[in-house]
Amino acid sequence: MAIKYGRPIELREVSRRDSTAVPHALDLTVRPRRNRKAEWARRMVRENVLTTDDLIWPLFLIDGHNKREQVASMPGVDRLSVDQAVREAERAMKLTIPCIALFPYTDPSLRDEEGSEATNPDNLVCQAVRAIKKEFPEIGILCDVALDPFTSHGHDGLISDGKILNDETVAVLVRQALVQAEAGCDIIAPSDMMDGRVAAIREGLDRSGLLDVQIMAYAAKYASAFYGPFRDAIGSAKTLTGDKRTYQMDSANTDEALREVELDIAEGADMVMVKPGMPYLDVVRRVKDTFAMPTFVYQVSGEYAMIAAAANNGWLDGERAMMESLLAFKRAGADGVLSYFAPKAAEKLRTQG
Ligand SMILES: NCC(=O)CCC(=O)O
Ligand SMILES: [Mg+2]
Repeated sequence: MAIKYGRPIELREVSRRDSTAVPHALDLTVRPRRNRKAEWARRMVRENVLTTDDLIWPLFLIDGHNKREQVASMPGVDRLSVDQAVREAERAMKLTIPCIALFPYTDPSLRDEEGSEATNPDNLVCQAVRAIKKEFPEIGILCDVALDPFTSHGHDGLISDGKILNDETVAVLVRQALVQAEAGCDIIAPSDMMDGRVAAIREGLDRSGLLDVQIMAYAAKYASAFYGPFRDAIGSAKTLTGDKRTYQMDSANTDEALREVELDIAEGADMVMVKPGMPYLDVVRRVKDTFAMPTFVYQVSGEYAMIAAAANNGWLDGERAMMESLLAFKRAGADGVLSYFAPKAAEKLRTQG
């Protein structure tokens, strides 16, 4: 008997009825709707679940005290002074979100060509790491490694004659990773897409005795239009000159994503990431199937903004769209999601119980 999708094909041909108790009933042996007839039945056959363990919550930092500043293009997301970030870390803990990620808005006066503020051991990110770890050592903290929040030109690396320099940038990224790790960061997440940075950072961490600091590599990061609101949030939107296509990936490619991921694993990445999320679910699936590594996905600012804006206009049920978009990542094979929806989704998951 030929089997396809779990049923003998021949069974479909068999006519079982000459008469039926139900008028107009179709002669169907198989009725997939039976398994969807009630919530309890749907729960029994559900293949994928989202839990609060799947969430990483990115927070934006700003200088000052007791300050919260709305990010215009990300309704519901604020830039936070360090004391407020500590409060949100507490909220994350209470919501059982395992990890938060920190991104600084850097005042234009502190930005320069080289992104020097990135390696300042007392920069906003390091201050926040220390403050959060002091009060809540149990929460995981992820720090991004790249120069874009700190450079006057908004690029992730050093620039010369309009070219983003690879090897020179990597040397600076190692120093950036070290100041963050020394401040107490648990996961270093290079998002710069320079070649060879994972190996160099791993070596730098190990040499400093920071053997347990993990690396989550933004391994397949695409040059994407969906980062627009994030650049607003960190203050790079106005300053960015040109685009990032000489270092971030071409959105047409997926084989290349596998090569990038393979390299980062070989260089010592503990976890890998695909970014953005929803437009690249196929890449998430391929990466997970190919490498069976802890695989994360970043639901980026533009994905958040699309759902939030449509919901605010009454065009979408925002909560349902949020949960559906997050579950899609699990279905595609992701082990976790960086999402600005994290606290909202966690609240919903906890009330659902
Ligand atoms: N390196 C972190 C990002 O670039 C985030 C992008 C986004 O949320 O749009
Ligand atoms: Mg790479």
